[in-house]
Amino acid sequence: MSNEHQPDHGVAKNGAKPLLQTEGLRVEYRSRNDSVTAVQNVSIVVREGESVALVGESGSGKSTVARAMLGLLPERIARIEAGRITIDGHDVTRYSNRQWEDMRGHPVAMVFQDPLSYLNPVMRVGRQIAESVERHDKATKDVQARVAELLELVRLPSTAARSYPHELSGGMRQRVLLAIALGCRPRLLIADEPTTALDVTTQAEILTLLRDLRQRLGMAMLLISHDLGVVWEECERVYVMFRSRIVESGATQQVLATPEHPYTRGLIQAAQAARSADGRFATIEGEYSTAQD
Ligand SMILES: Nc1ncnc2c1ncn2[C@@H]1O[C@H](COP(=O)(O)OP(=O)(O)OP(=O)(O)O)[C@@H](O)[C@H]1O
Repeated sequence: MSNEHQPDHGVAKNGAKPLLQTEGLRVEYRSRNDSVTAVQNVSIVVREGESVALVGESGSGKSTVARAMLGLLPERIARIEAGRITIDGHDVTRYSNRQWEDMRGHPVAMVFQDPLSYLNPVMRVGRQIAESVERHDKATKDVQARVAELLELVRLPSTAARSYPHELSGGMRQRVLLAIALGCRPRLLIADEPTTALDVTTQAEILTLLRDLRQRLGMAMLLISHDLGVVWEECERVYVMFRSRIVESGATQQVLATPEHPYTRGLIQAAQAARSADGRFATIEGEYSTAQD
C-alpha cells in the first residue's frame, strides 16, 4: 500500500543490537463466524538499552502486539497470520509452548496492567519470586538471598515476602510483579500499561522505579501506554498505533513536536488540554474512537 507508514526505527547507538523485532506482523482473532484483524503490518525494533514506547488508544492493538512478542496470545482464538518476530536474533514466530518456556523471561520479560490476575492468590509472594528465580536463573544458588536482593531492588520491605497478594496495595503488587520479572534477569522489559490501574502518586513512584532500574541494570524497555505525558518523560523513541497499524514513529521529541498523522495530532492536543485542565496529561477519547471501520 503506497500510503502505508514506513517505520522509523532510529539509529543504533554504539552498535546496540536489536533485542526484539517484529516485521510486518499481522494477528487475527477468530471466532466461529467472525474474524478481527487486531494487528496489521506492525514493524517495531527495540535495541539493547533503549527505552521505546508503543502508544495508542484502547483497542488499537498494543496488548496484542505485546502478547504476540512473548508467545502469550490466547491459543486457538488468535493467530499470527503474517510477519516475523525475532528475539535476540532467534526467529520465535512459530515457537511451540515448549520452546517459549525456555525463551520467556530471558532475555525478555513482561509486567502487566493488572498484577492480581498474574499472581497466585494462595501463594506467599516471596515464594512466587523464588519460583521465578529457580526457573529462569538457574545459575543462582542462594535463591533466598536473591529474593531478598530483588525485594530491595523494587523497594519492598523484606517482610512483604510473607504476604499474600491480596494483603498488598496495588502499587506493592506491581512491585512484586516487577521482582518476578527481574528474577529472570531480563535484558528487555515489556511494561504493558504498568501504572494504569494505580492512583497518580503511586503511578509516579512506579515510573521512577522503572527508570532507576533501567539505568542501574542497563535494561531496555518497551513501554505500552496510552499516556503521552509518560511517554514524553520516559521514552527515547515512540511508535504510534491507531486501528491496528503503526501510523507514526520516530524520536519521541520529534514525533511529539512535529506530528504528521492526524491521530497523533489529536492525541497531543487532547493530552495538552487535559494537562492544562488538571496539571497532568491524560488519555484520549472522543473523535478518535476505538470503533473498527
Ligand atoms: N481474546 C480476544 N478475542 C477477540 N478479540 C480480541 C481479543 N483480545 C483483543 N481483541 C480485539 O483485538 C483488538 C485489539 O485489542 P488489544 O487489547 O490488543 O488493544 P489495546 O490497544 O491493547 O487496548 P487496551 O489498551 O484496552 O488494552 C480489539 O479490537 C479487541 O477487541
